[in-house]
Amino acid sequence: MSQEINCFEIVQNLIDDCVEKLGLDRTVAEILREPQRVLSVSIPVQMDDGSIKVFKGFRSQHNNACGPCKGGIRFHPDVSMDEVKALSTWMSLKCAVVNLPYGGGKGGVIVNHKELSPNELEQLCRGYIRAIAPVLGADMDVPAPDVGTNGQTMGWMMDEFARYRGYNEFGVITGKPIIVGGSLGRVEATSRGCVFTIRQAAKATGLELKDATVVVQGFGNVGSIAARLLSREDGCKVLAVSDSTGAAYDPNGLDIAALEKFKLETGSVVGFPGSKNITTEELLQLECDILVPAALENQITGENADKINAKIVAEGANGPTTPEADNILAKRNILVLPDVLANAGGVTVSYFEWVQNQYGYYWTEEEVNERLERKMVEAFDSVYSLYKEHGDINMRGAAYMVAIKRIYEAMKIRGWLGNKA
Ligand SMILES: NC(=O)C1=CN([C@@H]2O[C@H](COP(=O)(O)OP(=O)(O)OC[C@H]3O[C@@H](n4cnc5c(N)ncnc54)[C@H](O)[C@@H]3O)[C@@H](O)[C@H]2O)C=CC1
Ligand SMILES: O=C(O)CCC(=O)C(=O)O
Repeated sequence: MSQEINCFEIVQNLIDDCVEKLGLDRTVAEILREPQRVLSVSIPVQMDDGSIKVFKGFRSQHNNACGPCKGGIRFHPDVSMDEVKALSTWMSLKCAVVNLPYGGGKGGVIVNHKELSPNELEQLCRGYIRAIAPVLGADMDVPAPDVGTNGQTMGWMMDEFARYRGYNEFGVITGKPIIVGGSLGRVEATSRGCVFTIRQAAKATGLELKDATVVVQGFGNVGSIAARLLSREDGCKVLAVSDSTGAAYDPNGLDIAALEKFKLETGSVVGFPGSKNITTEELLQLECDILVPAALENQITGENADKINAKIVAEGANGPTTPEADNILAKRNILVLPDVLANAGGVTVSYFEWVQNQYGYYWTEEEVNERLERKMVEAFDSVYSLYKEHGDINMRGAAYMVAIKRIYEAMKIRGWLGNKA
């Protein structure tokens, strides 16, 4: 995360503005500005050479007025306590936008997971879960994957929690492999949800998706599958994608299936046969219909927002656009589908996974995707209609209003606001 742009302060300021716009008592903002609990842990791991390395990790539980805290675990060298606090705040808002019975949580470990052996990575996952186990549980706080974590890491974490409890509690973690209680459709869910919001936005703005041009920043779980679905199911032309090593560009459209295979084999999108190498900054400035930032925070800023050449920006990532950039994009009539809406498909199918775990009965992929579509369309419509009705707010402002109103109502009915708010 950039030193100058602190995403926790950004989300705190947005909450202040929204609470004021909604005409709610300042107490509501005071509560939502800070997580309810933040745990800071140190995790000693025995490395393969016998030495002990101590990693630092966090778990932030932002607000549980609407239900158990929910949100992913990030393994990345730039993780910080403020980043995790911001990400957990976004989770509370996101769960409320899609109307899930959850609050927000998020965890992170400061680590470059690519430098660990499989054994070291497993020990780190297990050590992290042991450290935060006292505040986890299917009815308390339910982690899931985020940047640098995946089904395998969730499998180890779920297993470590089962050892801590003494029995299997599958609902404590989502994003698990199918054989140990995962849900069909979860791997694709964040991207599929993002595609559902893009389809709604395209309908609302009269954009034809067939042959629409797409640029994706971040060719990881969210970005690569969004590129795959948009090209395969909607007939879009994906012009360029990037990852942390560089970018690949083809004005005639990239073959996404072949690129996924290439990335799997080489670990990078750079050098994909037939593509041109461009810088990641050039990628963001390409002319296209839809730009999907699906990497990290603070990518579209006051520095480059006037060079963004897209009609729609669909935030697969959390926090990719700064407030300064948001204002510039709004003035240029670029429609931003905010993170708390556009990437809410992941947590929605995590919710479905948790429901299936509680039930002990599992749905088909079609059932999962149909339910996901209903949720995403409903959420898009409620945010878009508020955005249109107000006229003086952007889609992010509208999404925050939908979310904060719901969390406020839960806090009020629970008596957290006394009788004045
Ligand atoms: N995995 C999930 O279910 C969800 C993820 N998200 C968000 O989506 C974003 C991506 O997450 P995942 O795909 O899960 O992570 P991932 O670890 O699978 O992929 C991240 C990708 O971004 C690339 N990247 C990193 N820095 C970059 C840069 N400066 N320029 C271009 N590419 C860069 C990496 O090389 C990698 O390909 C994050 O903001 C995450 O919080 C949001 C909702 C759910
Ligand atoms: O699936 C989940 O529970 C949370 C996914 C997540 O971390 C996110 O939406 O940012």
